[in-house]
Amino acid sequence: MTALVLQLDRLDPGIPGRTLAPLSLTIQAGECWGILGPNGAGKTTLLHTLAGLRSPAAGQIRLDGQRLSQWPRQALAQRRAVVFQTQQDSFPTTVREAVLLGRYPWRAGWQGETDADHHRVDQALAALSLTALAQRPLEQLSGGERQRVALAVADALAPALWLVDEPTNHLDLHHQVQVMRRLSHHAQAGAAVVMCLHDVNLAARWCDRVLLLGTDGQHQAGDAATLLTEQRLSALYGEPLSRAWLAGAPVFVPTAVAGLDAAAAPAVEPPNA
Ligand SMILES: Nc1ncnc2c1ncn2[C@@H]1O[C@H](COP(=O)(O)OP(=O)(O)OP(=O)(O)O)[C@@H](O)[C@H]1O
Repeated sequence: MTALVLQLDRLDPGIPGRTLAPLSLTIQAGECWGILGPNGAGKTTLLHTLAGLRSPAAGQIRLDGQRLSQWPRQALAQRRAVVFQTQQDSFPTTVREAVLLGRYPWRAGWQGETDADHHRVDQALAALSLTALAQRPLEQLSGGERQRVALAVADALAPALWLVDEPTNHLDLHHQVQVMRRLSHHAQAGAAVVMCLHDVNLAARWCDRVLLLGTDGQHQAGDAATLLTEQRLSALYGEPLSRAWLAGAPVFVPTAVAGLDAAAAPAVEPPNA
């Protein structure tokens, strides 16, 4: 697999109701990007534009030097995976059959599945703790299980570029860590991972690059350790945040939740006081 480069050149994805300041950046193999911003900032719109699912309002996107719109469909389907924020089941199938569909872009003509396809599916199921659920009908799964299946479909594809909208949607804490570890593993193995995240602490722990998107159309992109500060994130979300350090990593908590804005917080007795 050749190293991937996704170039955004003065891009305006066309977020309804606003114009994004021209966005130019390069996403490279091995990088793990988090797109952060308030509800409605345009994270999903941008992600779908980077996937080639919609045309930008202005600017260009190049994948490995070629305009995204000029990529042959099958080659693009092999190179990048998109995991949507919500999952829709279009026909009844089992977990295993659904994950096997992730291999579909690699098949030539009417060729059936190969041993290599089944091996990748087994790996993807195991990586997302789905082996025991492999024969279960998709429609019987919980929200978190269904989310893990969507990630396993992409995992089975083995894409060079991951575009993931809220990977930890519906997931409990254990599975949030499992999924972030898996995505980070893929980045370390040479894929480029781009994900929309609401949890700034997951971004701080697992992403080496971030794109901060404001509702005013402004943005900042770059090194996560540099950009993830109390001041920037408080301004981005319009909510004062406080930063603590745990084992050398920053942890952000709304100041109100941390109880540090005593003047603004209502007087509430702690339980069992
Ligand atoms: N089909 C649509 N028609 C009109 N407006 C839309 C459509 N889809 C999205 N929007 C609007 O575009 C803006 C950006 O939406 P988008 O889903 O990209 O934001 P987001 O940052 O991903 O939000 P969230 O954090 O809530 O998922 C929002 O104001 C939204 O209301």
